[in-house]
Amino acid sequence: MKTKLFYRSNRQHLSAMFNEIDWNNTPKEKDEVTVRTPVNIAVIKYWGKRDEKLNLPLHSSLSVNLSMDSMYTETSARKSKDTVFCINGKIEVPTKRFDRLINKIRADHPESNVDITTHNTFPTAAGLASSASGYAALACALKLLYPTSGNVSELARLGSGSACRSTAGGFVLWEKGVEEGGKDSVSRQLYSEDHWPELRILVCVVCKDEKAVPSTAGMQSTVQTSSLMKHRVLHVQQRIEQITEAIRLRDFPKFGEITMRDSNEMHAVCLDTYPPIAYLNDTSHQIIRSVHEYNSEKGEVRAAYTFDAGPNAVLFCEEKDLFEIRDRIKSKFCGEGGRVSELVECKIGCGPMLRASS
Ligand SMILES: Nc1ncnc2c1ncn2[C@@H]1O[C@H](COP(=O)(O)OP(=O)(O)OP(=O)(O)O)[C@@H](O)[C@H]1O
Ligand SMILES: C[C@@](O)(CCOP(=O)(O)OP(=O)(O)O)CC(=O)O
Repeated sequence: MKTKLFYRSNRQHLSAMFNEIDWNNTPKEKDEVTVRTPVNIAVIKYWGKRDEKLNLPLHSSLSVNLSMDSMYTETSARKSKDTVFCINGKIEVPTKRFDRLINKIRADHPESNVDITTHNTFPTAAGLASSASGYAALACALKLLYPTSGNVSELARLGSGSACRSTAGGFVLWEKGVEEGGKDSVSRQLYSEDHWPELRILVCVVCKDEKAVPSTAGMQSTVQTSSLMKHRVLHVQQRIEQITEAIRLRDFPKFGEITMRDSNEMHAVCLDTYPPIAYLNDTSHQIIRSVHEYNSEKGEVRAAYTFDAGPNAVLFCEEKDLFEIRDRIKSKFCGEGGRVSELVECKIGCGPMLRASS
């Protein structure tokens, strides 16, 4: 079992080579760029769309970025005669989602073509938010090569809804918006990555396989068939307000409880879908039990879990409890025949970065 441990802040780590992109100070048009974008993990999940072409959600969601010490997407793009897309070392036919982004750029720059090379430093399409960091990187790169009006998060959202949350740093809110065209369905930073320096994230990789039901298809089926989803839509906004306050106060027990409740609800809604969608496996359920056992021993919430559309657990805690929690996960789930193959430890991370030489 590989255990990756990083303690340096990603800003210090990357500052020699990369600078955070300041979209307020419109960057100059470039011919070639390399960007790095973070993975974001939702603590209030996005699950369900009101518009499938524009990826407009039924409700708002809230996420944190992981520091880019070990998990991130790196995308290099340059203006070229033809459009070429190379992902994780393989040239691929651009997907419909990719076309949505490039077509949006071509509305302002009709002749634009790009040669793109991208890779993720972690498993792709395995419920670890590769589409989020991947499309955020693509949107940033395209916008730097071909400046357009509009928000970068709007462009990223066309690729994958959750990608819009990887275009800002720290704690990020994606507001659902009400406009038909989605102009107001954009993300914004609530608090920077420096707001809660003690917060730690432990990604427990349970399975690196591509998931059987992609998020897009899963949420489509949920919206069509789940009655529990109707209930979820009614109270998510209140939960967002409560967790925003918990983040403002750096109140871990409250933050952790809301995070776990929201993950549980999203997966309950998936099971209420017909036919049901089960993203969690036995190991996921054992990790859930282990976190609740730990919290009841401590008499308060000191660890929290959340799961995207897959069995991989993402745990939150504060620095003071990290060693104990990590040791517990290691002794129960890692080692010979262990069910957690990798542990990746992160802090809260900043937003997209641009290679200094670009
Ligand atoms: N670096 C990248 N650049 C462009 N597109 C990417 C990149 N990485 C992943 N993608 C796209 O995202 C798809 C995977 O999205 P999917 O939602 O199925 O998985 P995930 O994002 O890993 O999981 P989840 O959203 O549940 O956390 C890939 O098949 C690919 O089309
Ligand atoms: C479970 C989730 O990770 C679902 C993410 O869904 P996607 O953003 O991948 O879906 P599309 O918009 O169809 O591309 C929860 C979340 O990140 O909020």
